[in-house]
Amino acid sequence: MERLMSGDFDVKAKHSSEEALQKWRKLCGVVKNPKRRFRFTANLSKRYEAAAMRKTNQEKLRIAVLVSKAAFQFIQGVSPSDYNVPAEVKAAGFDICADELGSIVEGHDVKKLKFHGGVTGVSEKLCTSIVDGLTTTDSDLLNRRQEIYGINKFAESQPRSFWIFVWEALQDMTLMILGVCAFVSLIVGIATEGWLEGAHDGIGIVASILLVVFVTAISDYRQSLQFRDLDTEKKKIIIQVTRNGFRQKLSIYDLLPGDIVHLAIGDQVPADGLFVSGFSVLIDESSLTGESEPVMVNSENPFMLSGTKVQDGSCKMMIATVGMRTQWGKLMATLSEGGDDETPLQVKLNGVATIIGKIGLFFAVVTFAVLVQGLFSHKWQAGTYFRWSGDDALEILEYFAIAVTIVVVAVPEGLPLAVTLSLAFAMKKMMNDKALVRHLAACETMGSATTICSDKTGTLTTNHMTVVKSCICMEVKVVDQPTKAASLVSEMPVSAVKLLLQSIFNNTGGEVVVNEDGKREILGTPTETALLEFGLSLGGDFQAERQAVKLVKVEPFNSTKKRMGVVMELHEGGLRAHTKGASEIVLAACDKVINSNGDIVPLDEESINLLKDTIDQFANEALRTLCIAYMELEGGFSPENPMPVSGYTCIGIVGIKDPVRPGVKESVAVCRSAGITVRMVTGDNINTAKAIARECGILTDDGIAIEGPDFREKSLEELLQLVPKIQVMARSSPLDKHTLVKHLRTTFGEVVAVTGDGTNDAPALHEADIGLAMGIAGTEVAKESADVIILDDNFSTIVTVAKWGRSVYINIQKFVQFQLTVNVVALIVNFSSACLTGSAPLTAVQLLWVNMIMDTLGALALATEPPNDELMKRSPVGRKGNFISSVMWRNILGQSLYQFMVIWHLQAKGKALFSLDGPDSDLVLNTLIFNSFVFCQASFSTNLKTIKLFLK
Ligand SMILES: Nc1ncnc2c1ncn2[C@@H]1O[C@H](COP(=O)(O)OP(=O)(O)OP(=O)(O)O)[C@@H](O)[C@H]1O
Ligand SMILES: [Ca+2]
Repeated sequence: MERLMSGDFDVKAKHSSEEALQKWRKLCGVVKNPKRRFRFTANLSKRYEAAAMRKTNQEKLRIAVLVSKAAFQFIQGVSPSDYNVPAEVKAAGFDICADELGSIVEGHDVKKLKFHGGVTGVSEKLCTSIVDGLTTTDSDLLNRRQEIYGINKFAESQPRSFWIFVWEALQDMTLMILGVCAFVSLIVGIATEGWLEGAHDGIGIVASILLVVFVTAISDYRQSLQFRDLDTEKKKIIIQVTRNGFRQKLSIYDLLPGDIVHLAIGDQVPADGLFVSGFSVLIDESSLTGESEPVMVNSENPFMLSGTKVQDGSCKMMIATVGMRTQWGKLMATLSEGGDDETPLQVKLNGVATIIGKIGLFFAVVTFAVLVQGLFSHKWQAGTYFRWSGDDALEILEYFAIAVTIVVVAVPEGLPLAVTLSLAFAMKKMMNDKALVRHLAACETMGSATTICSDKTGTLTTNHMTVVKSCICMEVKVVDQPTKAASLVSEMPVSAVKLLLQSIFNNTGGEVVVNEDGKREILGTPTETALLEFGLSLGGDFQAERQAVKLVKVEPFNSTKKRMGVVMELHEGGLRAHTKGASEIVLAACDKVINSNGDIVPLDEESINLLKDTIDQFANEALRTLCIAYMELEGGFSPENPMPVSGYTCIGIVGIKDPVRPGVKESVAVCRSAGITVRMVTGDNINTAKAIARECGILTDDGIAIEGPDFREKSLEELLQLVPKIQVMARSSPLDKHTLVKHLRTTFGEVVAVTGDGTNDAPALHEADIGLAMGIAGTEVAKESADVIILDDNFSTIVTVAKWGRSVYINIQKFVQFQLTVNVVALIVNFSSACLTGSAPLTAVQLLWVNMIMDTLGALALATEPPNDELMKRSPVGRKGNFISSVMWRNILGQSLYQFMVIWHLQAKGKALFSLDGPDSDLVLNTLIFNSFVFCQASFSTNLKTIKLFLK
């Protein structure tokens, strides 16, 4: 069975090819009600449409770039374009219309841009300022802006009404056949036995059809609403903008043309716009065009398209066109039908349903033949072979109905539905537990996870960083309070303080701003804010430091380089470079150091050792260390060149504290008892990582901690030995993480969950069986590669996800047992008694009832059981575990046998047992049998709720 279940379908939990999905659907297409089965799955034709759109986008863009390049050559002679501002735009107070803006950005039209006075010119025509952003005090202007240019939302398909779901539920082959049966039975019944007396059966069937239809429709409808909610939740993105001169956070839906947006590595460009200022911006346009080569964006090529991603660098952008006017908007509208790929369990259970359906069909035909044959032989004996009455016709109709109902009951239509139901239920509950599921399949995969590769920063730690120790000018100081920081300044040489503050405030990706309430606010990553805070407590002034110099180049931080740097032009003349980053790396680039007298001395053996010891000492106290250095650029510097990589003078080292989150230790222990190995993969220093890992209980005495560069050097044989024991990997590059995950998955057959926040975690998240991205610290790129978003960035939430995953898996297993048992019993009882006695104890209406109870209510009851703590006390299923375990087979067969015996006994001996006789005895007995059948199922299903599915 297990083999049959997996079938030839190549549908995986993640990244199934479109062909595989298509092929699978074709295979299942011949089964009952394909339409209903694929209700909540992805609309493949829309996907093809979107892929085609990407292709045309790519072509369009290529041509636009070529044309604008050609135009660029003749730019001197800009012919005055014949652009006329439409009257209504003019009346609203603007000087450029949305179509013109669209043609500039989408067409990469340098000529037109030049004609409108460049980015500054366009900003004036849009009544905005590239420094202060939009002014929102004038609400009238804001409204007009919306009217003229639209809002940044995409057209969504209309929510489907309840009646559509009713209509869909009605399109069930078997229900339709039964409907016809009911109709005929009503007509024949009323014709032969008169109204009411003869209408019994017909009305009964109609009522149960209606009930089935409504229960299904209600449950489908509620599910569709829930998927919709989750969909909107998925799309909620907050971005930083400058409005009224203040930097603030805003939902991308509220963006308007003219807004100044701040973008950093990992962000998604929220609308079409023009580059204002920034450094080393690389844009990945693949989501829009399918083109994988990143594009450099700068003042020469200032066009930024909605939906593309910032791969490197940071910049300010002015929004030009929004929402449905952008290509991205059109693409999104195509894909807005949503839907998810089939999950492996759905595929498996669809396979089961198909097989059993065929068996059921066979039995149904045989049963019908046997029953009809019985009638014939009966008539033969009675000698009424050639006389046919309405009653006989009714009889045959009844047989036919029984045959149809056997098919209805035999096809475990509820199985794939139960999976969807159970997953959707878990999804909703997980949302309450702060985990947003992006792909349904993740819920079920998470249940079998055997390894979690966790980030350190932000996941295991709180991500609230403060500088607590420093070693400036070779002197170690504790600076965990502002007063201590202030005294540090008085003890330090003046020149060193000056350099330090200049470095902290200029060589940063963060910013100190005053918000609209007049309060000081520090923006940036936690590491940056910690440093800025430190700078402020030393008495520094952000704005003053910023104005004192002019930045000529910024190389923003990324996890591969693990450092950042700036080159600045000093007011007094001369160029200076500042760098900061992972201490070992930056220290290795230094050959001088500032000593305690403020003199610059060569970095000799002794001072190197002293600094290295300091780094180790800080790291062993679980502090994140950062080295700060600078260098005078006497030979000049051209912004096109990369920053120098050596010859720096070390200013000092800071130790940043990032405490472990409360509850992490307990969660790690839970994982351990659940057979899930937790490994830490971090970009931080190995000693810091080890110290934190020990604190969380991840690193044990027999575990290994390794640095990324070492890991990379290992041969394949060494890795085979090493990988299972690795508990901490420090100073890892994004590729190391990817390699580790790949080995764990392929070589060791583990089911791996990976957490990540950065852009560079994307490959590992993609490779993992379940990618978990951080909701708060995570970048858009990481979130998009993930299957689940951990909204509170907390490791404990990951454990909750695992728990829910297990509960989904077990609930579905229980439901499968239940349904298979009911199917087997219903099938055998009807078939055997039809063969042996020539009549069926369970009538069509009764079978329909049972079917409804099984399919809908049974699924609701069993598939929505919440998890308990017991779940986390046994080992995970892993990759190899059979879905239908041997214990389950035992349960199914045992139960079927028992139920069959009970019913058979009633059938054979029932009349004697309950001393039934008289004209109604058959009817009473059948009712008895039916009720026993139902009670058997009911008690079995309650049993299942507590039953153990695994042998210890
Ligand atoms: N803004 C920054 N500027 C300069 N250096 C930084 C900055 N942020 C972090 N670093 C340095 O880079 C190192 C690694 O950072 P990276 O982003 O790779 O790891 P992380 O994501 O912070 O850690 P984890 O992988 O555990 O989440 C840090 O240990 C720190 O020394
Ligand atoms: Ca990270």
